[in-house]
Amino acid sequence: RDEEGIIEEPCGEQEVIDEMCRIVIRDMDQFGVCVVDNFLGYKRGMSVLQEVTGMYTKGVFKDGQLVSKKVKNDLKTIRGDQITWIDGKDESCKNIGLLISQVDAIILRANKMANNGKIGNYTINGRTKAMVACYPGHGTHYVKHVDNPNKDGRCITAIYYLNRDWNIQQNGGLLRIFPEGWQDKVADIEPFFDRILFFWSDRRNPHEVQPAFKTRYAITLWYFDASERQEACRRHKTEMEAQASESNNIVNKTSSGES
Ligand SMILES: Cn1c(O)c(C(=O)NCC(=O)O)c(=O)c2ccccc21
Ligand SMILES: [Mn+2]
Repeated sequence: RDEEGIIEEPCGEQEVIDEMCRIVIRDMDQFGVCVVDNFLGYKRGMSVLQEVTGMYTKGVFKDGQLVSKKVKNDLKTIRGDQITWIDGKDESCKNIGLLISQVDAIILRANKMANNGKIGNYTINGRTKAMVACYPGHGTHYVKHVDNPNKDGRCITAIYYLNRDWNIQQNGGLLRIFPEGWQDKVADIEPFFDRILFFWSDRRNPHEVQPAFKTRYAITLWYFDASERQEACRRHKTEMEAQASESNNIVNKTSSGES
């Protein structure tokens, strides 16, 4: 709809993608955060949700991280978020695969459309697998954190939410981002069905998942910046070599009986 509310001629797939890319580029440059609703549409969104709930009932998810919680005066450990990693290639997750390729299309197109072919001055050349996360409810949450605090190469976090009829007041599970430079303002994102969220993965966007009281599903992809990733891998390799030679020295010392 344009200003007069006149429904414009429905446009093709490519125009929709281009329009979405312009929004992502504009919001990421302006806010470092971007929310797009109705990303896949109801039908395809539901097929992704069905695959995820199918995996969950099959017990594919690893036991969530241990979160200790003070209940009365004894320490109760509950299982927090549960995750599993999907590459979306096998038949059982073909709809998750479709979601992944749709997000790839937006990110890579936005990468090209942005000024001098870089979104946020990054050159995106890869991504992680998809992390499918489930918060089982009963107060499970995720503490405030930065996804990539130490330049591991991840530059954009993309989170696709799958939670139908989600009511923040009753169900909690709000994602609160504390964008750097926004002073004391925060970005509160409800994890609504078929909503996708993009934000810079580094220290610009500390965020937390507030306690959820209903099962809460999300699928996260992290996109790599070519040079930061390359540098991180080089650093990791050097660290591994240093450790290896260190342990060799220890082994040689002990085997040759040196103190
Ligand atoms: C389960 N889960 C997460 O939910 C978030 C996260 O920031 N989620 C934001 C959200 O779901 O809105 C994470 O960043 C995260 C990082 C490593 C392992 C698990 C993780
Ligand atoms: Mn996070």
